[in-house]
Amino acid sequence: MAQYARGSAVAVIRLRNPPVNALSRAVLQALEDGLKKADADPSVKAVMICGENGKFSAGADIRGFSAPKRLGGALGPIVSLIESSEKPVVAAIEGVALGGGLEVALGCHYRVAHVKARMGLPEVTLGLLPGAEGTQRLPRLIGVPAALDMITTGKHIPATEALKLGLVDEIVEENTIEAAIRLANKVIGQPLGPRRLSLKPVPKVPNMEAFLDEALAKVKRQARGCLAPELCFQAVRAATRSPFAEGVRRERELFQVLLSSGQAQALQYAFFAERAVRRWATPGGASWSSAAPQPVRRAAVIGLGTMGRGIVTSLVKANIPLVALEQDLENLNKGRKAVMLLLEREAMKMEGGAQVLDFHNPARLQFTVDFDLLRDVDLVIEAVFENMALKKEIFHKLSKICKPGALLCTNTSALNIDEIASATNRPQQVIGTHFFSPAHVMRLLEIIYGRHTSPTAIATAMQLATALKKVGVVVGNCFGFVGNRMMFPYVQQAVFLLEEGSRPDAVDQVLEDFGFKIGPFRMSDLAGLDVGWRSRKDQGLTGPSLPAGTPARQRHGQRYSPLPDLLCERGRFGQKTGKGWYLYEKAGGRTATPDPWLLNFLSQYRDTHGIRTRFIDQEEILERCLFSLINEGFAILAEGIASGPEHLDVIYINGYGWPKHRGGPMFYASTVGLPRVLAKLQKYSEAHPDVPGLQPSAFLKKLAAVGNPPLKEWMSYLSQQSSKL
Ligand SMILES: CCCCCCCCCCCCC[C@H](O)CC(=O)SCCNC(=O)CCNC(=O)[C@H](O)C(C)(C)COP(=O)(O)OP(=O)(O)OC[C@H]1O[C@@H](n2cnc3c(N)ncnc32)[C@H](O)[C@@H]1OP(=O)(O)O
Repeated sequence: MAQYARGSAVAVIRLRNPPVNALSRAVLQALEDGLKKADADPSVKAVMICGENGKFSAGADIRGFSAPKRLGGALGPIVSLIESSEKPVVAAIEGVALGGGLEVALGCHYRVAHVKARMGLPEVTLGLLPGAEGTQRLPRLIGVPAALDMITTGKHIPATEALKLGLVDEIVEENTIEAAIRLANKVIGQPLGPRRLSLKPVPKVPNMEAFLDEALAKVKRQARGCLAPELCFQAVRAATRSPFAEGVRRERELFQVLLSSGQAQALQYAFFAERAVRRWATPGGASWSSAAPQPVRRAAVIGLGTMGRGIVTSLVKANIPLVALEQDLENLNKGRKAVMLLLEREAMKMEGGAQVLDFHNPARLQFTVDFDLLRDVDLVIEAVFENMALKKEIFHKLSKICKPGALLCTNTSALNIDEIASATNRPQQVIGTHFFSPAHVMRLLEIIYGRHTSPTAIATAMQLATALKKVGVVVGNCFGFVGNRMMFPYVQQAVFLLEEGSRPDAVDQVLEDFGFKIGPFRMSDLAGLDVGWRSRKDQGLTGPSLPAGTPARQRHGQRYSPLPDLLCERGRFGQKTGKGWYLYEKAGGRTATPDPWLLNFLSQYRDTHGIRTRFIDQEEILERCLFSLINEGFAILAEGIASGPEHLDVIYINGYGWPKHRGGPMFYASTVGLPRVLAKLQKYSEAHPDVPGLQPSAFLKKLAAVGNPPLKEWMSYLSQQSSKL
């Protein structure tokens, strides 16, 4: 709703729809009623629009876009109504003015913002464009380059930047409402024509067409198959070519195209999924609603390899004082240097620079080789080498040294949390915090509870994720947890496809065309092939512990490809050694080119093993890789390792480069249709009966059999029918 009140000469309209004053039908109706009331009241000389609870508005009610009676075109005409008012209208922007909220403010004749307010048109991140005339007003106010940047990226800008761009007329540190009323009183009687953005020309840019061509090329490059950025661009370009009314018509057409695209649905699903996973629960009954986190006043990180350095950087950025520990001085100095470099780079990117991060202060960041300094920390994150014996040794030491309440986290990417916890005297305080590389950049934090992990420990790890500005996703304990467990069959299929006749670049291209940031082979080269090799050796799948006489392409009766092991045996670890699945310009190089040596090697390998090379089309590549990953997802859900498909999707979008406009693997499966996913898996598993990853999971079969229910209902079938699975 919106509340109308009349003070002296200034009427106040307050948008009210907690928690973020989203513009629902009711709010829009009340806003329109308020404007008409003010217009009709001769004692009202000006109007001020603000939002309840220190927030202007987060824009259109996103849930309304999928409601049976859509929000429709109601907002644009209301913005026009504001602008055409004969009485000056001032927006008082506190908190956020986003999307439709900012479009309302653009309809106002003046804008006053609190210094801490943020503004933006983030519709593009929801697969949409600003559909209430924002693509036409913003370029007229701040110019085409700045408007294009804001609209095609969806970024939020602080009030200080908004002032520089001319987006707001004034920023205040104290009471925004009072300042806006003061301004409203001051401008009563002044001509409004120059304040109506729809009447202004779009400021000229020298060589506009060349500028637009370049901007379009950049937008396309960054979109990776997502439609919205390009349509946002087209709407802004319309502002440069057509009068206001025509531009608005074009904006509406383009909005309609996006609204009915599957991509908008996927992105809006992803928005709510990210928020849904904050409300974590475990099968044992622990949940976000009852568990309270412990404060983390001081933390420690053990191990300053690639992961440890990123984690330290992340903690410093979150302003958490910490101790960084290495096993010896040589590694400590190497680690310290690398961390300092990362922090300096991060400081450059931040407003306020190094002073804000304060990483030169030993009270906030201390480097040591002395375990004793971990005595009084509240939380430790172990980030050493992926080796169970080493991790157990460290956790045993920690449980002796750390104070009783300290939370002990392990940054393992696959190992058993319970086994690590068994080395301590406090398994209830042991938890997995799986960061993704680079840890100071990637948003995902996979949080793994073990059999004994306490609800307080889970709540504390979730609170840590928020403090680090990451998305925490709580999952159960199994080999590879959720993300890597689903990744194994995907990568396995990619390698099998090579055995059968494909090439690394062909497989990568198909998955990159689908929208992945990088395909599986480029990804393996980046991560380092030696990581998986070590793990396979530990599992006895390859290396000296492999029993003599084991068939080269079989393990435990299942198909196995020794190709990655063979590459490692030849020192091909990926980017770090300059060669892996691809060739690089040098060790540590980043430009992957297909390697004739590898193609020859593959062909010899096929000859050795009597494999008939066949042409594999794009459809088979895509389906075998994606459907095997999705199939594992269904198995994970059936085992209760994750409490819903949203968890898997949030993990894949934020940790594995899954294209967000496809909503995550489980959402994607729901759009393909579960019966189709099932039929394809059945077809491929018949062709490859020795590959368990292709055998459809019982849960997928169940859901397909009950008529392909919507994703929201999947878990209810599990609880009703689990005994029959
Ligand atoms: C019939 C067809 C006709 C076609 C004709 C064409 C013309 C159509 C004209 C249409 C008009 C278009 C108008 C406009 O251009 C479109 C929009 O405005 S889209 C919305 C744009 N806004 C956003 O993207 C902002 C989204 N929100 C955020 O970024 C953040 O929530 C926040 C505001 C920065 C706050 O962050 P936090 O403090 O961290 O809080 P949360 O994120 O947890 O949010 C709290 C709570 O609020 C819910 N929520 C947030 N924003 C919205 C919203 N816009 N609508 C609905 N709900 C919202 C959020 O989900 C949380 O709730 P929970 O999920 O936890 O229950």
